[in-house]
Amino acid sequence: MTRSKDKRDVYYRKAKEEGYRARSAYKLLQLDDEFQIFEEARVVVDLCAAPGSWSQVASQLLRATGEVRDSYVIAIDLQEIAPIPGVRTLQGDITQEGTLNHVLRLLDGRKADVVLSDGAPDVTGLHDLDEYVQYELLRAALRFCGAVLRDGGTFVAKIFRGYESAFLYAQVRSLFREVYIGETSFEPKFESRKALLSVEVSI
Ligand SMILES: C[S@@+](CC[C@H](N)C(=O)[O-])C[C@H]1O[C@@H](n2cnc3c(N)ncnc32)[C@H](O)[C@@H]1O
Repeated sequence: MTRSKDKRDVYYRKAKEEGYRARSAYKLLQLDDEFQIFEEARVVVDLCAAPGSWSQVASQLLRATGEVRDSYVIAIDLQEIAPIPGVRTLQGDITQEGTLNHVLRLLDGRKADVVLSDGAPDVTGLHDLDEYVQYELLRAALRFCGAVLRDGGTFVAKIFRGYESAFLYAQVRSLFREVYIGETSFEPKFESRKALLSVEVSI
């Protein structure tokens, strides 16, 4: 067994024991430890959220630090998401305008402090197609940021390293004041918002 498989198994077991729906919960917890993403946050929009471990983490951290009455997560996915306390779930395709409009209605004039996007396409094995879909998911997430993320808010996204990576970074960097990729930090850009990109190895 490889070391990385070993590590995945450890997090898989830990997630089961601690009641998280996926081991990716720990990725978000680690990012929050480093960047205090949810400090003073009230509203979180979690894109591509099923089965819901990022929403579980977000909801717990909002409840731990915020005014519970005012705090909530809106979680969207193509697949149905089983109920999570403090989370409003929505089944929809984030690339569709109607889904964004639905989220805007749920927000009812409020802005999100944090937008999370852990989208992953159903991998077909056709590399170019997979990368294209991945790219479309990030573009859709950026559209959400433009419409719902407050000034000064934070965007957290998973992206896969591939042909389009450099272009994706460039797009994100042109929209956010600070962009962190893995452990790398770039110079501030013209917007006041912050983006954290968690880069995964190839699709
Ligand atoms: C890695 S999983 C997300 C895991 C989640 N963050 C968690 O912690 O439980 C990727 C998700 O992206 C969703 N997805 C892919 N394309 C989508 C789209 N166009 N609209 C909404 N969700 C999408 C998939 O249905 C899948 O549930």
